[in-house]
Amino acid sequence: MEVEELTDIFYTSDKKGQVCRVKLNGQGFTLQRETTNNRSREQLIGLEDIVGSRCIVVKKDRRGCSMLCSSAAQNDGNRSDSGDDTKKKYNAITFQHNDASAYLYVFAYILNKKHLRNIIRRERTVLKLRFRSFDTFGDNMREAERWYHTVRAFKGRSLGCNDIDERRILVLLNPKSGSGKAREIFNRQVVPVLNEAEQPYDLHVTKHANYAREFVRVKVLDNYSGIVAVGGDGLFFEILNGLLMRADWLDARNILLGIVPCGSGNGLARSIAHVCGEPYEPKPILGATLTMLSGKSMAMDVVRVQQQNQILYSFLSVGWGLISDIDIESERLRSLGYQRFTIWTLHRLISLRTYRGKVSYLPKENVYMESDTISLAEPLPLKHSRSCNTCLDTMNSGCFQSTDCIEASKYYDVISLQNSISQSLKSRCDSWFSPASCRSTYHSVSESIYHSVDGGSDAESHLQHSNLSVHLCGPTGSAPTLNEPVPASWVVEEGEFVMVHAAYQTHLGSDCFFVPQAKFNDGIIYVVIIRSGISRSQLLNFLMGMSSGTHVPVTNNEFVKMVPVTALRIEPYDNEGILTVDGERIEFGPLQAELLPSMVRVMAPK
Ligand SMILES: Nc1ncnc2c1ncn2[C@@H]1O[C@H](COP(=O)(O)OP(=O)(O)OP(=O)(O)O)[C@@H](O)[C@H]1O
Repeated sequence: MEVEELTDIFYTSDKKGQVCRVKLNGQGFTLQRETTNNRSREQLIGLEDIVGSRCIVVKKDRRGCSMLCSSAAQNDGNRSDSGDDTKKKYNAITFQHNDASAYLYVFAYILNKKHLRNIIRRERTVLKLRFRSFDTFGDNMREAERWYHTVRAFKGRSLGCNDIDERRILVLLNPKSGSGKAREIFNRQVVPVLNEAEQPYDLHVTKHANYAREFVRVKVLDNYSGIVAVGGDGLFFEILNGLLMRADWLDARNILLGIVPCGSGNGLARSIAHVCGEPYEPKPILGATLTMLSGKSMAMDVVRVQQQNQILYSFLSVGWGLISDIDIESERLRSLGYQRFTIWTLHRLISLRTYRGKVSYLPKENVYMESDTISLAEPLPLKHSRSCNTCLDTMNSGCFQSTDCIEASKYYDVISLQNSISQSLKSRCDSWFSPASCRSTYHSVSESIYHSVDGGSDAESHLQHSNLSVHLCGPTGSAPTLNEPVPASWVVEEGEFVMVHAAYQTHLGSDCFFVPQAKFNDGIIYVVIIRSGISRSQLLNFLMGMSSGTHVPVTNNEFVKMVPVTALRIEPYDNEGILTVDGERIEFGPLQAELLPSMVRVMAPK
């Protein structure tokens, strides 16, 4: 059914009391203001920048101070309500006032360019519409609700459905990520925006390493539109592995995955923003939260990593040598945040190590290194894998279902807008667009659910005692197994290496622009090989160039090269060293990595 465009006349709150024609359609809100010389000025608040809207009523508290309360418009089917009925609906929030006006607040995050420093970022903007054409509050509120529902309908249409997806988002938060502020960041910066968008979510705080992986592996996911990691790449890695190790991974892989970057590296969040042309700094959390709400997604390649005793699924990188050493050994400086990498890089440059071994790879045919000539990969026909170890098969794989499964109850949010409200009242409430609103902040109370599983519960002990290295299910590729020799089509290099680092995203960390040409589903693993013999000054240049993406020479040379491949095998000759997958240390020994094109979907900005 067509959604009807709405238009109405409003008066601005400034002294001039200008007339403003407001139009709401599939484009968003068009604000047409008449200027003094009989010309009109038009401004568009684009639908894609709007996260949500709210019908608001003014109430007087017991001390007689004016306040605004909000209530999500409930049911458009009640349009024949009398004014009294409507008042009853708002009695639930101790409604008592003499003003018959109703308000619609529209929350948008608009791209803004700071001219001085040329920084582009999104700014919060609240469009406030006061409805007072009717004598009764009920009628005015019904009109505000009509606009509210129309905003939702247009937003739904823009995503190809009738209304906004009301399914919940499953949020997993690692309180130990980065410098340990994930919980605070989520409450202060993410929750207010989720509330504006009326996005329901269930929050689960991880209790220990591997918690998220097992949680996602067994959780009933039917009621969720997406899973979001509030943490670092390590937490996302756990979620990805939990998802692809599910018995129903073939369906589960379609759930959207997202990340709110609270870790110390944050390569994935930075790569998503980069590839989609969204600003990242200075507000990475806001950008990631808006990405959670956009309803957009893109396919992402996954790399299947095979070792003697385990299969892992990777989205970022596989590394051996210098960068992995820096990543893992600098853990002891974790409290310094991103600075830990810089300090340890200098340390490792001074005490440079080399590693002996063999690197084999299957070159990707016909790939030019120019980003815009890369064609996207065809997805592989998918096969199930099932491991021989059935230890986890005997567990009650639905252990979270009984203790922890959340009903998709109707979300009804109560939000206190006191700060922004007092600002709005200062500028009179019939403002339609106030620059001051860009600065308003508020705390909100959400009915979204916070969970942490009680210690000692079945689910908890199950998580702690399960053998998490066991691989049950998941996609396989077409490369030979690690025990078989590599085929003749593979290139084999043997010798002494400073580093072998394979990556498939643009950024390994927020400040590490490792593969400028990478795309999320280009079907390519980019392997950077640095051979022993490179001078320290060349290596310093390489490491310093990583922040701008200029570290790899345009043409491969004797010591440094980047090769696009679809599969890779690393066989160290020594018994000791550091191997990482997505920045997490794994068991040291031979490994094989194979690209699985477009295996999962990640949330993308608008
Ligand atoms: N509650 C927890 N206590 C301790 N460790 C945890 C907990 N939850 C998750 N972990 C582990 O912490 C490790 C690091 O987490 P995460 O990736 O979120 O942060 P980070 O390492 O600071 O960020 P990045 O990976 O971007 O550098 C992961 O390997 C994860 O398994």
